[in-house]
Amino acid sequence: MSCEIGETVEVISIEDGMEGSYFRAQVIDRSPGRRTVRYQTLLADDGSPLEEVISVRRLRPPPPTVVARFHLGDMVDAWHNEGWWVGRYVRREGPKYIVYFENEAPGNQHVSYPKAQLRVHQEWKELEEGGNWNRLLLLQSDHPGLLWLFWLLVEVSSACFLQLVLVVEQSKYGDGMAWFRGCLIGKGCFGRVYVANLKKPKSRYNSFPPILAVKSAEVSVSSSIQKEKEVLNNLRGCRNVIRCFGEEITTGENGQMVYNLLLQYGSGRTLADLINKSGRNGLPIEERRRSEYELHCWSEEEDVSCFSVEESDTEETGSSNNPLKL
Ligand SMILES: Nc1ncnc2c1ncn2[C@@H]1O[C@H](COP(=O)(O)OP(=O)(O)OP(=O)(O)O)[C@@H](O)[C@H]1O
Repeated sequence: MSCEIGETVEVISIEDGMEGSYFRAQVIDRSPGRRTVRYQTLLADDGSPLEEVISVRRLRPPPPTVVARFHLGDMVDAWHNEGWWVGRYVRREGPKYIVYFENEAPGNQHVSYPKAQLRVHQEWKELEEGGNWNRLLLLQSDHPGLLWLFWLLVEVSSACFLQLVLVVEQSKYGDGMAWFRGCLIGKGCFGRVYVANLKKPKSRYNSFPPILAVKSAEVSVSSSIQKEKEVLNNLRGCRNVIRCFGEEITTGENGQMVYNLLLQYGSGRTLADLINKSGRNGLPIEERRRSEYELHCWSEEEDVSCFSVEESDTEETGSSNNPLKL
């Protein structure tokens, strides 16, 4: 793009902790290969709009507005701290959309946004003559025998040219007998967690819910999640604890054996998320009572000493349909 004086642009940040986010600005001066920009939302220390001289390679035009429904797994831009941050839509909680940020860029891995704060993620491809916007769409199909998930790279601007791109992240660990591996929703110390959808969600022989969370690791390093399965099996029937639907070995793209733990998909958040979100006053009292009861119940049944939970004199509160992942 030419980036003439007066043009509105988006600047990609390279600052620590803000990498990959976009901030809107206006070009106010130019020199070969560089532009001086004035940000629309970022302020300097004295409160005036921040100005910066940057390489033209960090600039792109503002993306065109695209009206579309978001699907689980779609890449989205979320409006956060005065800029646009790239993440993946992984869950819906009522009117809120939960976006997963792989590198915790906005300070947390999972953040919820109203739809108005999200836009379709598009990538700018610089060409000799101008450039093109590429849009990533997630395609889903129930047709067995076909690879279920593809990314469609749609060139939005010019002649609607389509190109299929395989999602490496999803295919890496392979699909199960009855389920397709969907997008990555989190990474822990012992494995990666994916959304999984049933191949035949309407079959009456299904023993799984239509959507699962699958925690996976190569068999050689899966002892911890195998242990987790034992613990979850012992807690079977315990309310508010994520259910385990068993285990399965899949074959990864390089022929590696992958251990998968099939879990109830937690539409709630983790206890850590809940505590972080509660701010300085901590958990609301009802949540605190419920959590104390859950942890207490866990420690009594399993003698899990790593949870140092005080005996709670609170009464058991009503059961929840949104299990917390502890
Ligand atoms: N059953 C589930 N349903 C929905 N999301 C889940 C589920 N299990 C895990 N996740 C998501 O995946 C992330 C990683 O989970 P995982 O259990 O691997 O690690 P962790 O509990 O965050 O940390 P650690 O590795 O220390 O146990 C979680 O933070 C959560 O956001």
